Amino acid sequence: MSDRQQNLFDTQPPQWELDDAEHRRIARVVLSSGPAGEFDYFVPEEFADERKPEVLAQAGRRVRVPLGRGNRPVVGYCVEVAVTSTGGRKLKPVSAVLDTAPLLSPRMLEIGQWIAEYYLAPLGQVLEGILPAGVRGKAGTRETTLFSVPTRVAARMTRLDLPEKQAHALKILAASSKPLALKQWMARAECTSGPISALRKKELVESRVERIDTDPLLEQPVARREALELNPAQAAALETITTALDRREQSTLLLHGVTGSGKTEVYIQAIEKVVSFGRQAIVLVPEISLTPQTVGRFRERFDHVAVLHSHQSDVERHRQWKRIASGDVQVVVGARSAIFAPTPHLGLVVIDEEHETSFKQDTAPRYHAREVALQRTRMDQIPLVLGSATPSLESWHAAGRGDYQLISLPDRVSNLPLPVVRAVDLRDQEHRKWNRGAISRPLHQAMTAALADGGQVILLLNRRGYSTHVQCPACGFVLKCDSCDVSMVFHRQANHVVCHWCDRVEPPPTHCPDCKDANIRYGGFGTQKLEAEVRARFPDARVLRMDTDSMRRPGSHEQALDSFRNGEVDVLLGTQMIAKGLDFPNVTLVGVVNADTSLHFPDFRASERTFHLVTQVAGRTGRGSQGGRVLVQTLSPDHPALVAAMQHNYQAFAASELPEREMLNYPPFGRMARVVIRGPNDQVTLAVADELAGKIRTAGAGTRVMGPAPCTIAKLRELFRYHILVIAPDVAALHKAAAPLAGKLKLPEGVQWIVDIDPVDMM
Ligand SMILES: Nc1ncnc2c1ncn2[C@@H]1O[C@H](COP(=O)(O)OP(=O)(O)OP(=O)(O)O)[C@@H](O)[C@H]1O
Ligand SMILES: [Zn+2]
Repeated sequence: MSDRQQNLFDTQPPQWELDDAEHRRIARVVLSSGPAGEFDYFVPEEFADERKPEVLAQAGRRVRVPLGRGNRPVVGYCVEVAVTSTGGRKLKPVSAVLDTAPLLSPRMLEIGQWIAEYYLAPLGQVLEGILPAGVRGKAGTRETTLFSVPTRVAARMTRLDLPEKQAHALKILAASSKPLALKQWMARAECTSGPISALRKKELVESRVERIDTDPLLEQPVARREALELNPAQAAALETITTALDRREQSTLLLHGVTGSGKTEVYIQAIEKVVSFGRQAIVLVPEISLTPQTVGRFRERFDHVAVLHSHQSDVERHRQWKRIASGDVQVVVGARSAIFAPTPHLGLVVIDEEHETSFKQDTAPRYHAREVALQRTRMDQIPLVLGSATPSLESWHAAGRGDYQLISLPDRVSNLPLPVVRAVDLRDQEHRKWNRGAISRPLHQAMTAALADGGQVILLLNRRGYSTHVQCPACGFVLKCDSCDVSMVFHRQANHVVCHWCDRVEPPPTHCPDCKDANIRYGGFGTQKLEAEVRARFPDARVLRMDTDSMRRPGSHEQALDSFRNGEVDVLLGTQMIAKGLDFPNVTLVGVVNADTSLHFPDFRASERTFHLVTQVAGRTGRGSQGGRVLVQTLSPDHPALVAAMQHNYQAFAASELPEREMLNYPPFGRMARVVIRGPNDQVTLAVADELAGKIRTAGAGTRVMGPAPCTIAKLRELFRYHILVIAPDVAALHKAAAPLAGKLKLPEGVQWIVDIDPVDMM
């Protein structure tokens, strides 16, 4: 038993009391679904025998236990086992131990516990959420029975009177250095299963069940590459990180490096140091960046790299998980959930593009990988490196306060300049006269020039579909989804209108459903319409569109990026998935088709998102010797977030945005929780929301409670939605206000609520 488990039972009895009938071996269990809370069960002798590790009740393994009056069998995670007082309670026994070894290490249980407390989620649900399904289901393995000769039999083997075939089979098994599976044994002994069954009946052999891989993992060898020679800023950054590694205590380093400043090379050289100590590193990147290009950069430099992402099969994930747990892997590169990778001796965690919203999980448990990483590195006393050209204001503010150490890479590698960014003011009459399309005259001219010089062009438009709304000019009717309070979007290729929230699909209307006017208009620009416009304007250019509609097939994302890299595509256009992390030297022009789409979102982070997006997409150009330029089409060229993005001036952005946040005590100053209540009946849902808001107000003195108010998407999938925002000066106050949410709440039929701590999604 580990130290931790003993410590957790504060009633650990002195040795002489262990015989007392009141003292029992007790397993504390949390359920993976169903009622929250911890349940104690008594551990029968058969699951307490250290000599039978495959059925030992132990923290981190799953068990089957009887629940409730009907003793319904349910599955739960054992989180502690200790010999302790039953306190006079009558405990039910554990019915079965389901895992032959712990699925969760004591450290992972500790992290799970932290997540449960911080994000107000039941521990069982958290543990179920942090273990990949393939690991829980042991995908890609099967159970096999292994045979061996017990010592008591081996000692008297010569004296046994056995038929010849049985004697031979037994001799072969005794001579084997390892237990043998039935097939192996039969092959070596050159016998049928007959003699083996006879030996088993006579209890001359022992058997145990083990899991083996159905087919082993093969790693593709990759050509190795030498380390790059760091420029002085990179060398200084590396020096700071290695000093932090040598301190052997937790510290968080914020690596603020402009786009193309060579952050990845700094991470790699820091990890080389970690690996030289025999430790492992975890590198988190946004899912979308898990391209072969990114993964390849690590594979070229380390022998053993594991990749974890959500498109992997269960079998693949399980294999990677086991490889990591065995200590064979030096570097784990993965998306958000890779923060739970079971590295035995973690030495460093790196989060690249740390500002990305995809690091926050949008289903329960609603954790942010950055917060989890902070906890995990604290538990292990190791450094955490957060890298970005556009750090989140949370991280920037923490650095400003001195909680994080700031490292800067102010320039691009090889003295490449940052691209010149110019605004195209769409309010300008001249642009309006020029056309009704999405591409202004200056952007058209810049594209012509770039293509004529053999350069490549990236166009960003953060809206998919063809027309983003369908409206009747006669009566003003806007076509909305029947189930959701959002506009339907016209998709021309499929020739239907679709709800981007619930995927409802309908035929496109030919006249207004309300007033029957035949002039119904399809307005607003989506990526499909932009693609049509580009093809019409530049008939000779090879155009590729990248958005979630065109990238549905597995592997299509990589294929698209490959063809762009190989110069088979001249114009790459798409949603934000083209804005990030790509390193293509031949891109000489980036056009932001409409910078306003994200600027006026009803979300306190709208400016920050816009700043990130424009800065990041601008960073995709000028990465080669031909230089590069950026045009940003906007109706708000004077907006501080856009002005700062156009000047590549993160500090200016932070200086304009932080005071606004401070005034309202929004993050990063205050802490926020968002409670969403949804239900099939509008009035009932609102009444529940009102009641909850009242309870929260009572519980949290000193916190600001806003709402309930209808969510921006006031109806989604037939359910009405209200939200309550709680803003507190610190986490403790936030938790105090949210305390009513932790208890049992009696809710009317169909009404549900969720709580989101540090919310990112405000819709
Ligand atoms: N010291 C160096 N000398 C020469 N080239 C370098 C050096 N460091 C990095 N590079 C190259 O510079 C390019 C940009 O580096 P990298 O992609 O790491 O930048 P980044 O800071 O991560 O950019 P972004 O934030 O835009 O993703 C890469 O092609 C990389 O190989
Ligand atoms: Zn819908």
